[in-house]
Amino acid sequence: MNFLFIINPISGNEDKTHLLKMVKNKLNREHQLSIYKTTGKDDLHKIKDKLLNQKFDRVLVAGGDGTIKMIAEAMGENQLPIGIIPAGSANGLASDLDIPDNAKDFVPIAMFGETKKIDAIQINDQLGLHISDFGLNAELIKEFESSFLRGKLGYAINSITTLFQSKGPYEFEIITPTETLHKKGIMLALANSKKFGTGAVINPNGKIDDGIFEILIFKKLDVLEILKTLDIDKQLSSDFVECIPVKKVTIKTKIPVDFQIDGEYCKSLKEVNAHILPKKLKIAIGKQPLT
Ligand SMILES: Nc1ncnc2c1ncn2[C@@H]1O[C@H](COP(=O)(O)OP(=O)(O)OP(=O)(O)O)[C@@H](O)[C@H]1O
Repeated sequence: MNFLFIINPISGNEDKTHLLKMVKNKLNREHQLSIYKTTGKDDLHKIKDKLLNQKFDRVLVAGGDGTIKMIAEAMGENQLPIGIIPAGSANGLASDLDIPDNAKDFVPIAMFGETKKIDAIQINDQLGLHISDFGLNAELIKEFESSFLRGKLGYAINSITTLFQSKGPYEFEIITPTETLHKKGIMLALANSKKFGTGAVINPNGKIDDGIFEILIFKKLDVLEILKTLDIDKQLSSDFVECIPVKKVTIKTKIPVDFQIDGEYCKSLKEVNAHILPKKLKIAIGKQPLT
């Protein structure tokens, strides 16, 4: 097998040397390994070129959701199996796919595990694999990206200041193939799956391979309801969040509102066009085959 190993050196504020060593230890004479360390500058095009010029069987990714999203975009129509080596601040996608959090377990799955096909969402000219949103959470990510603090602690500290500075609620026009709705909320999410990497289950009905995604409109900041997201069995109040399952939608706002995709701040936007790409990606999640 010929592996391309993409390593994001800064994600999750974590040194990845031990992960590289673990991957190398699992190689035999029939395997080859190419390593690409991201720089944060033009990685998308450099990885695209690498994939065009060399034949790989699997791409391993040590990083967070932003790095996985970028690799899925680099692969375009020719999607190779992706082995996730969770090494981001929140690892939302890995947590949603129940990828173990112990390197001894996730490294062999990433390298040799069976793959499962998952949906992606085409969002304007980008791919969204996990959760994208307008409003409060995007404001938080904007603060986080400009802050020197990374990791889970960084998210926590930045959350507190952002909560007090948020410019919401916002007015959203939601245009689906069957109706046009007008809703007000502090945040509007496009969710391909159930939960954030923090463990907060915001979309209990979300399935990453069901050919649909959910629009979630969060109407107000409600601490009790936010605490309920930490327990998958607790039903969220419809006064707190409204859910609309769709395959396609256009969201418009009157003023530009901060928007993020999979933890990557985009910019403030007034319009987003999104549609589902069923079974777009192949992710290694299964047990390591006994070969
Ligand atoms: N060498 C580098 N120096 C600075 N920034 C980098 C470098 N390599 C990648 N990046 C940036 O890292 C971001 C992607 O980080 P990623 O989402 O993988 O990790 P994270 O934010 O720590 O984790 P998570 O998304 O799980 O919260 C991109 O914005 C990318 O531009």
